[in-house]
Amino acid sequence: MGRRSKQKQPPPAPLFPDASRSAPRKSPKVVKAKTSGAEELTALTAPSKSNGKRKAVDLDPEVDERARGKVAKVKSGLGVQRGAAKTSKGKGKFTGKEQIERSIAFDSEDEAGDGFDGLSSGDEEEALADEFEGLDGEEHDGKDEAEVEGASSSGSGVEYSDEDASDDQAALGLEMSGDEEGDDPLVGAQDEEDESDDADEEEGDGEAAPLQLPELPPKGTKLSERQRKKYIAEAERLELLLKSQGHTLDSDDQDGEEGSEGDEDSEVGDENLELSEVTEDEDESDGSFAEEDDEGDFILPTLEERDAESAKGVDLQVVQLRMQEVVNILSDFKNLARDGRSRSEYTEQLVLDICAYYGYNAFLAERLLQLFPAAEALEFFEANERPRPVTIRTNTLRTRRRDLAQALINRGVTLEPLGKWSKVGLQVFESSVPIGATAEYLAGHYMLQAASSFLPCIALAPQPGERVLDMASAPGGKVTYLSALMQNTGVVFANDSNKARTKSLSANIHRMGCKNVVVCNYDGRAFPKVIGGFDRVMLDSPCSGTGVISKDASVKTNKSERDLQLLTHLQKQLILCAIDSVNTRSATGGYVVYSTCSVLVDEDEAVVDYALKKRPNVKLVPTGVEFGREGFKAFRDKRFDPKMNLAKRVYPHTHNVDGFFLAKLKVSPRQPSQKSGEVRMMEDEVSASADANGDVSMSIDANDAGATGDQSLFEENEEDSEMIAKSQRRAEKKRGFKPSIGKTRVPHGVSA
Ligand SMILES: C[S@@+](CC[C@H](N)C(=O)[O-])C[C@H]1O[C@@H](n2cnc3c(N)ncnc32)[C@H](O)[C@@H]1O
Repeated sequence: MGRRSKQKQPPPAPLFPDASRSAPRKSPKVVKAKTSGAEELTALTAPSKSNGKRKAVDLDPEVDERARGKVAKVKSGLGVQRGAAKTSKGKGKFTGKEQIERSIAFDSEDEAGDGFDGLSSGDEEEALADEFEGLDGEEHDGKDEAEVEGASSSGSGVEYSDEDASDDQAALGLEMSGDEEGDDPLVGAQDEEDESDDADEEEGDGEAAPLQLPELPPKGTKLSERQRKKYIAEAERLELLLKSQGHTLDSDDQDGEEGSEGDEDSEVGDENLELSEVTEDEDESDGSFAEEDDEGDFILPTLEERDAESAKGVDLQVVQLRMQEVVNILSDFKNLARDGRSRSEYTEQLVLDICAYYGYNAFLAERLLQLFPAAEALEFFEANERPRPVTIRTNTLRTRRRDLAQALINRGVTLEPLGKWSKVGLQVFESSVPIGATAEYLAGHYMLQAASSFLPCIALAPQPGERVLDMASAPGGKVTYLSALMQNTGVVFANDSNKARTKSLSANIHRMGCKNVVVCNYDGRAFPKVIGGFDRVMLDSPCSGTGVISKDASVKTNKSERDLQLLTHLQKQLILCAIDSVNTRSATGGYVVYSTCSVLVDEDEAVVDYALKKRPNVKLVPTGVEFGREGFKAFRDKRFDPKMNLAKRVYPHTHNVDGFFLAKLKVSPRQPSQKSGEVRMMEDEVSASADANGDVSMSIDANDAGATGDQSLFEENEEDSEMIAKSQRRAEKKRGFKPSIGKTRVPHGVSA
């Protein structure tokens, strides 16, 4: 793990609007969060400058101190980026009156919910005690926010779990209209901030502003060829911008307004840059490995230099500088790269530096880097160094958001609604009480739950009275939300293969007053054999957790390529089982939501695409979540389903939420012609997975599967049976079992 990752964990920044960008930034040094389009209206947002007195709640007092040190350090360096991470600098609290007014103002439209049921009834007390036991020291292999728990009586912990909301999707206010942004105190606040920034830039109220080069060095400063090109490129960009807005250029600023490139080069250079004689100065190599040649151009370290650097010990400031140089070059490779150097050489150096600076293993650093333009990737890595804001979900089975907000405000909590997109979410900025141990928490009035974790439940949109399966549900953040959305009607099967984790799952279900939930402990791949025919299925899949690195830094180093392969294999099996557990003739549903708290394409689009190919009766449909980025339709050499854009991705650096992926699938009845190839696939999948994962003894008898009417994906013909039997034997043999003939071994966790 790199030094940086060991160093500090700064305080959570407020939720921030998406800094969506259509193109990579020219430079990572100046990054300003901009919002655009629908995302601007709906993204999670930060407090305005005007009320920037809040500080996102941090339950660890040490964190604050460390954070200040870090901010100072970053400021003193070149500041890799700060756009998406801008935090309110001021501190302080609202007065009680202000807080109350705010809480009342934001929530008058809140969904009906079931009202306040009072504190937990006597028979829930035991469950509450169990729950706390379960929450302490909870393992979180899935790395979902719902799993990162720490609620304790000391109050220093925050449990991240899932969310609920009541009512249907419409009641959740998912349809955002363009004029809504002003209504939301958070959205509006951020927009104001951005607008004022824009206004600064465009000052002059329509009058032609003189062409100004940004941040020019003092006259006489020596500029390298690369720097000169950069300034010229920037000047050209500004010129084009001004012209496109109908401005004419001042002749003082530039002779020959439409001059050739060459002209501009020299004119801008003469006028503003005053290239001076090269002088001997501190640019000279000091052995710091962020070297420049005698023209000041950055040069990549040689192998020997890298070795020497490793031997000497990494200087983080040097590494940071070098990352910025490389990112800069990669963002305008044609103009800025040195002759003879390839893009991959720069990328390779960047990967090494990311590993050294942030503490990732090379495999993961490279995979994550591939997701974004280089400058944006650094923003992502930076965002992973900061905690996400604390958010809670109102349990509408027990209370209303406005009442909850009021109660918490009375306890000294500073909070605000999460945003228009959720009627049950609250963002906690400051709290003088442990937010995971208030009376309201104990009484199940809310769940500590990361904002991203709301999304799959909103997407699944279960209806009252339906049969729903949550295939991997512990510790229950999402399943308790589903239960509330269904207003405690119908039935929700809350499954998890990890028996230990079902303890906290049950405890949360009791605490939240969910009476329509059945807890079960099967390997998800045992569905639909165990039970099928669901109106909707949620698969919040076990994953690598690359979206929640800020909560679990061990993810940076604990996943190898092989681990990822095994994981994606499991995910592919699970998604097929989820699909096959759906009642394709459901009158009200027929949906699967697949989600992960990983941002890796292999665990996200690739898994969904695989399922779509294997199940021709399934198609992608809109998630109903209006913000976030679209899923990748293509990624590197891979081409995915043309509708993959309907899937959603959110990132820490764009929305200040955990990285998350979700896709919604509609499962239709299969045509007879679609049945054949599936049997073989399914059988192979199940056997192979048992090999790959080792922890599950899984072998499904084709004759038993498909016990749920049209879920009969295991229907087979003679040829299939033969193949299945063979494969079963092969798998068992590999696992050291004596191959059984025609016998089904019961999966782990499945009661025979
Ligand atoms: C991302 S977490 C689920 C979080 C949960 N949905 C929530 O909101 O609280 C993934 C879960 O999958 C479970 N899991 C792992 N492998 C599984 C399998 N083969 N079948 C079912 N559950 C599995 C893990 O025990 C873990 O609890």
